[in-house]
Amino acid sequence: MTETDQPAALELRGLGKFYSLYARPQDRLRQSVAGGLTALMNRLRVRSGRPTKTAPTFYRPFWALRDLSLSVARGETLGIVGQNGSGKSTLLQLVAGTLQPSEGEVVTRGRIAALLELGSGFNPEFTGRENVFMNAAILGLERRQIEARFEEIAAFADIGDFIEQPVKNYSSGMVVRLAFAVSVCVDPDILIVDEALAVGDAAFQFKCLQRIRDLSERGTTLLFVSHDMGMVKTFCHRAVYLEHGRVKAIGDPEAIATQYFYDIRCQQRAGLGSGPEMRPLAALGADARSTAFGDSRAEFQSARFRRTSGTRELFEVGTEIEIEVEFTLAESAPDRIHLAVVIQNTKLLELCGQRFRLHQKETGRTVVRWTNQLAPGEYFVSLRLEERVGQDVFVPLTVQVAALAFSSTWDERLFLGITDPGMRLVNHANHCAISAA
Ligand SMILES: Nc1ncnc2c1ncn2[C@@H]1O[C@H](COP(=O)(O)OP(=O)(O)OP(=O)(O)O)[C@@H](O)[C@H]1O
Repeated sequence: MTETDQPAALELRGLGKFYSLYARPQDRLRQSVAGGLTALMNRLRVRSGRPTKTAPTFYRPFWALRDLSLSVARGETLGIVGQNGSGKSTLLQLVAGTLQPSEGEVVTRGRIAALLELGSGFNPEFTGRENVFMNAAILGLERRQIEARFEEIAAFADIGDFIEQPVKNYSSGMVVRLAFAVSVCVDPDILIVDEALAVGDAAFQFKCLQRIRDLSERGTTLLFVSHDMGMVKTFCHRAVYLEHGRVKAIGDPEAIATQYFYDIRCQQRAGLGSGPEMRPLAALGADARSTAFGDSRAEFQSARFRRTSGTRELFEVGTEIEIEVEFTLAESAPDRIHLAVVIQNTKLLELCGQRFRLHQKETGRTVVRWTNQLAPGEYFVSLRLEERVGQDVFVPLTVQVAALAFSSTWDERLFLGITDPGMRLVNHANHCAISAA
């Protein structure tokens, strides 16, 4: 889906947004005076052949977003995640064109509609109908096209006769409904969706999500900001994780959501006074979905299936799987370390797994064995080294997502669902006799 011959719908090249932060209001004035004077002096210096000087600065430079290079395919849904202040809205505004970049460029192909600050483009004195025509024209539709779509837009907004009233008489919910309807009914090529989706009543939200899903299926490229990892995993093909204005990770939404979740857990812990930050590491797996991250105290060195020493294998249902895992632990690593072995499906959804308490003698290399009872299909094995900090609380030190991959095969499948529960008939003859009696 992402790799097509078509040019990308969106390309970001070395994108950055810079702000000058002034400690006091008067510093802004001092800066503009100093800048003007220096420019004037420099002109005189150039004329007299002397070297130019830079103006003194009275501000603290701050990059809200920096070094962002990314290309998004037609029809792709890209999730943008990150903690407060990480640069998500800045990125959306740069793509929407409501902010100008300080460096780099944004290249978009097609019509862009943004669900940002919904309704801010409306003129309160105009009626809903007039605003629909004005906004749709701004989005690039001709009058004939707007006339053809007006009924659809009005029906989607579902605000009844208010469509003929000035927008200043609308409730805030009505404004959002109408703005949303315009944005999604003009068939945008790129749709930018902020958490604005959490607007309106439940029925309207459902309708919006349905519409966004339809647009995505029809080839609209979606940029989707959310703090809700469930939404990101459900909706997005890929996710970018921003931190302090820079890309921290980019890849499979499930892996990014896991990393984001772990970072938050680590920060919560750091708030209690310990735990270094997680950082991306080299992924061991051969699959494109493999990602790895961890802190400096533990790292996986290798992971392989013992039978072939490979990272990808085929096992019949009922046969033994044995994996060998090597890792290093720093002096500073905590004592209560567990190895978690997790089996995931191709969407990286966790199906089953187990934690093992590692004792000192097992550090460095360990072998885990189990019987394959999974239905025929493709699976991944992900690995984590975790510190146990409470009865049910485990904090990851290092994670290898999709380090190993295997196919489960069996031509005579009798069990149902994803795993063989090992059900057996007991006293078969007696049961028949009882029920027959
Ligand atoms: N006009 C501005 N002047 C100075 N700093 C700004 C300005 N606008 C945004 N910033 C800063 O840029 C950084 C990124 O802001 P942005 O709104 O993009 O973050 P965000 O990831 O969308 O956050 P949130 O999840 O809270 O919405 C923040 O530190 C913010 O304070």
